[in-house]
Amino acid sequence: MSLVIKGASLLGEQAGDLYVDDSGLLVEAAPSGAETIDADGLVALPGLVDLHTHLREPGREDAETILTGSQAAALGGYTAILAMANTSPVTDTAEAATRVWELGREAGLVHVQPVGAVTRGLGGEELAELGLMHRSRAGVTVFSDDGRCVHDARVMRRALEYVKAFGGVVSQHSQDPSLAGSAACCHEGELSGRLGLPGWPGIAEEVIVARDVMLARHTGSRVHVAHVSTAGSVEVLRWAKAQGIDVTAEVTPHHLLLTTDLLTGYDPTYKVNPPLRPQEDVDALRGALADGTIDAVATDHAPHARHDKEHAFVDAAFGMLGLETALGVVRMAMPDLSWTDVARVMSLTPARIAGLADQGRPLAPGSPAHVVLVDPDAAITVDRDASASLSRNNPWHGRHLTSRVVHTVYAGRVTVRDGALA
Ligand SMILES: NC(=O)N[C@@H](CC(=O)O)C(=O)O
Ligand SMILES: [Zn+2]
Ligand SMILES: [Zn+2]
Repeated sequence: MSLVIKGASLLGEQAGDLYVDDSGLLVEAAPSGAETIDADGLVALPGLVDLHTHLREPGREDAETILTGSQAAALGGYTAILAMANTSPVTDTAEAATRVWELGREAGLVHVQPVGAVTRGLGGEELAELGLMHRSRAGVTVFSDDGRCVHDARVMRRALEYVKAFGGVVSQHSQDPSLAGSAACCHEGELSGRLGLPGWPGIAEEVIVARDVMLARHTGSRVHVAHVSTAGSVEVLRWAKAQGIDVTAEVTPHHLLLTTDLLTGYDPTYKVNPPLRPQEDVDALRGALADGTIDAVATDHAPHARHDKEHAFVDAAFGMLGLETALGVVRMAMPDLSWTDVARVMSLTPARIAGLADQGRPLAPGSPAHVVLVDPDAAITVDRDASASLSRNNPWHGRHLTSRVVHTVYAGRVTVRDGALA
């Protein structure tokens, strides 16, 4: 099926047509017999790439499957997502990684790239089958124990040395467990004291970020900092990048917009790891994303079933949905970002970090046709029940956003048409 995408404004600049041939590539001239998509007034961006998605398959298919997560991703304008390894069983073998990759292909809505665990069973002690996962059909290049921190410095050092051999990267969930243990459930500060909730101080993140950039320097390997949440981590990253250390970092949409004050109602929808922080941190994160200290936006889409989330705040699961709202939230948090910047932080750079050569490519002849078409001005009221996700832990429910995803094209196939799954 070939396509003519008519009159879209490319990266918010001049309007033009995009032509897609039946092999799924962008081409110079209109193919004959093509379907026409009227994109007048819409902004065309390269398909979005999410470095950090939790699908719950295998193990918790009641919360999300690879198919429903792929649907949510397509509706959010994504054409590739990295599926975190903290499933049950954990993605810590070549077989497990290949299975996720295959199920993603079967769903066929976005590229699903498995993230491999750093340690066996996320246990933090023995390295997982890093090399075998890399050499499998899934071609894993990003490794993470996300949900848990690789807290043992010796294990982290060995993981960095190991992945260096094939150009892999370790994505770290930075949380020193001796400073923020399993009871810690919200930002440690004046408010956590008042609410009587055990706090998770920013320093628990910052000491790991600082340690890991030094380990990256020492090993000459590459580290990626997942969901950066504090001004102190930004300072460390800025320093490390100035030294030429091979470090990249991501921030979530929710850490760019929501603050810890939301916790006064004890609503577990706002319970997330790392926790929502005060406004000073949010301001530092926005500045860092704008100036390139933080490289990418990643959703940390973390679906949870009702019976895991609807509990007293201290007992509820950590995490919130993000795939379907990410673009609108980023636009709201950072209205001064140009569309070129949005494409950089949500598509080009994440694709480069993950080593996905086919994704995050310029909208030019020869590139695979991964395209999202956005109505920049359309107003949306988020409804948690109008979601492809199987879960409902949506912190944006009832909020007004703009930048509606109208159409998504994955490898030349329309996956979303007029805001609905095609
Ligand atoms: N972000 C979260 O609050 N939860 C994530 C784990 C994680 O990203 O640390 C999850 O798997 O639910
Ligand atoms: Zn995490
Ligand atoms: Zn996560």
